[in-house]
Amino acid sequence: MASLSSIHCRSYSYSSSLFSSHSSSINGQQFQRINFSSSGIPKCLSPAKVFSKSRKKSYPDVVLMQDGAVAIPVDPLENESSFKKVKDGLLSAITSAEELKETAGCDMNKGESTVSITVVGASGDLAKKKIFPALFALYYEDCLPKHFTVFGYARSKMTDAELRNMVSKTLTCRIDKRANCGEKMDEFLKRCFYHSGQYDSEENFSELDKKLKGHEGGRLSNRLFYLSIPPNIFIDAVKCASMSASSANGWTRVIVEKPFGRDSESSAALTKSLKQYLDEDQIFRIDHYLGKELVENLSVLRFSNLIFEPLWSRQYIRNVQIIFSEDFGTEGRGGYFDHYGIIRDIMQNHLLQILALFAMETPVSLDAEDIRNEKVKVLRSMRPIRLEDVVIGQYKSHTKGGVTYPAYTDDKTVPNDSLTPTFAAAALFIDNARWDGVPFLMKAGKALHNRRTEIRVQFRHVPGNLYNRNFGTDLDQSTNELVIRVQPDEAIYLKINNKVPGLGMRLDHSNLNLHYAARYSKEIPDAYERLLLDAIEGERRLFIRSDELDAAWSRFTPVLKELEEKKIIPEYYPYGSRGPVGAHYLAARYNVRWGDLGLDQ
Ligand SMILES: NC(=O)C1=CN([C@@H]2O[C@H](COP(=O)(O)OP(=O)(O)OC[C@H]3O[C@@H](n4cnc5c(N)ncnc54)[C@H](OP(=O)(O)O)[C@@H]3O)[C@@H](O)[C@H]2O)C=CC1
Ligand SMILES: O=C1O[C@H](COP(=O)(O)O)[C@@H](O)[C@H](O)[C@H]1O
Repeated sequence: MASLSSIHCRSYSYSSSLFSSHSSSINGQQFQRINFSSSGIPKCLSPAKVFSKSRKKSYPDVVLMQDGAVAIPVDPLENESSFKKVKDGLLSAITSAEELKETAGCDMNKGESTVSITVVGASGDLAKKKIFPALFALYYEDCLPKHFTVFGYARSKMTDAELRNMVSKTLTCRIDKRANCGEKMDEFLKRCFYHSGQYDSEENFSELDKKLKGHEGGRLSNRLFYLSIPPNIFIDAVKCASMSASSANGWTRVIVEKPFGRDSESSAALTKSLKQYLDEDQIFRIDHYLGKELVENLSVLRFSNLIFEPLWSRQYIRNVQIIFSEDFGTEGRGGYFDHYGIIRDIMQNHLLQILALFAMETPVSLDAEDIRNEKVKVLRSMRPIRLEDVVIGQYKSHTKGGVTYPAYTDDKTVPNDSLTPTFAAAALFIDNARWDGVPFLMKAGKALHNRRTEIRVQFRHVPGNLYNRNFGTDLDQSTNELVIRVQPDEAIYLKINNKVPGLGMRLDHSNLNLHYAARYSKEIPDAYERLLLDAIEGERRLFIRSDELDAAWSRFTPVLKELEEKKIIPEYYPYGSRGPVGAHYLAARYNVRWGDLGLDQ
C-alpha cells in the first residue's frame, strides 16, 4: 500500500513515481502504459487483478497487459481526467476490503504492506538535521504509507524515549501548514524506535530484524535502510543489514550517502563490494541536490517551454556557470572534509549532476532509465578536466567588525599544513554537437561572502545590435542572462534589455522574474523529503546509477590526482570574501565574466 498514500501526496502522478509509465501505441491509439510492479503493492493485490475481475466493466477501455500492467487510452485533451478515473477506481477497489478479499483472495494482514525505515547512524548530524525532519514532513503531508515504522540504529546507547526526545528537537512544522502540527509530531514520534548495535555485527542486526518483524505484524514487509554513517563502515553495515535484517517477503532497499569513494578506483571498489550484498536496483545512491526543487524543475523548464529548447545550444549560449557558495567554513566537519576537499565534496557530484541535467538531450520518456541514459551520455562526452583549467583556494583567518573568523587549518581535526582546497573553480567542456566550444564554468567554495547556489546561462550578444551605442563596447552589457537560483529564495529570472520609460532612448537591464515566494504560497519541500519518498516508491530517477558514477569520477580523477601529486598550493582567501582572484583569470581565459558579480547579487 506504500504508494497509495502518494496518490494524493503527488497529485500529478503521471510523471511521478507511483507507477512507472510510458506511452505506447496499440492499433494507432495512444495508450499510457502503467506498470504497477515498483509500487510496493503486493502481488495478491495486483491492480491488474482488481481491474480484471471487478472493474473491467466500469473501465471497458482499459487494456490489461499480459505482464500485469494496465494501459489507459490517452486522449490528448483529457490526460488528467482519464488518469483520474483510473486512479479513483484503483483507490476505491483497493481500499474496499470486501471486494479486495473476493478479488485477490488475500488475508487482510498479508494483503497490507508495511514499510520499515531504519536510519543507520541515527545519532549523527545528518540523521538529526535532515532525515528525521524529512520523514516527519512526509508523515505530516500524509505521504507515508498507512503502516510504517522508523527505527534508529547506532552504537550509542539510547532508549526509544531518548531517541524520540532527540528527534523531537529537530522537527518543525511547515510554515504554510501549522494545523494540528503538535499532535502530528506526537503521532509520528510514537512510530519511532531505537536499537543500539554495532555496524559490523550480524547478531545486532538480527536483533533489529526481530524488532522489525514485531512491528510488521505479519504483513508484507518492505525495508529501507538509510546509511547515514561515515563511508568506511558502509560495507559492514550493508553486509549485516542484507544478511540479517533484509525483508523475507517484500523489497529491501539501501540509501547510500556520499561520498561514493574518492576517485575512480575507490568508487569502483565500493560499488563492487556493495554488489556482493545488493543488486543495483536495491542501491539508492543519494545526491540531495537532485531533490532540490529548482534542479527538479530544470527539465520542466527546458522541455515544456518551446522558447528555451531552441536556444539551448552553442548557437545561442556563450557560457554556462554553475556556482555554489557557502558563508560558513567546515567547522565541525574538518576531519571528513580534509580527506575529500571541495572538488569531491561539491563539484564531482552536486554541480556535475546539475550540469548533466542541464546539458542532456531530450530523454525518450521521464522514466528513470531514460533520463539516466541521457545524463551518462553527457558525462561521457565531457573532456577530462585539465590542471590548467582548475583554480583552487583555501580560506584563511579574517577579522571583521571585531569578530575573528578561523582559518581552515585552525580546525583541530585538520593538519596545519593541509593543502586541501575549500574553494575551486574549473572550466569544463562537452565535446558533442550541441555544446562544442561552450565553456561550462563551475565555482564552489566554503567560507565565502554569501550562501547561494545558482545556474547562470549567458547568451551570445545580438548580432549587428542596433543599440550598440547604448551599451558601448562592453558585450556583457548587452548579454541576456538566464539565472536559475537554486537556493536560497528560489527564483528563475531572465535578464533582458529594456527601454527606460521616457522621451529619450536609454536602455537598461531588467529582470523577468519568477520569484517562488511571490508566486507560490506553498513551502518548498526539503530535498530529502522528495528523495526519501522516491526511495520508498522505488523511483530511481533522482538517484545515481553506477555507470553514471563511473563516468563522473573518470572526468575528475586525473586532475584530482595531479593536484595531489604535484602538491599544488591553494590560493589563500580571507574568510567571508569572494574567493581567490585566480577564478577571474580562469574565466577571462574563456572570455567569461562571472555572473555573480553583478548588481542582482
Ligand atoms: N552531515 C551532513 O550535512 C552531510 C553528511 N553526508 C554524509 O552522510 C553520512 C553521515 O553524515 P554525518 O551524520 O555527518 O556523520 P557523523 O559523523 O555524525 O556519523 C553518524 C554516526 O555514525 C557513527 N560513527 C561516526 N564515526 C564513526 C566511526 N569512525 N566508526 C563507527 N561509527 C561511527 C556515530 O554513531 P554512533 O557512535 O552512535 O554509532 C555517528 O553518530 C556520511 O557519509 C556523510 O559523508 C552527506 C551530506 C551532508
Ligand atoms: O553534500 C554536501 O552538501 C552541503 C550543502 O548542502 P545544502 O543543501 O545545504 O546546500 C555541504 O555543506 C556539505 O559540505 C556537503 O557535504
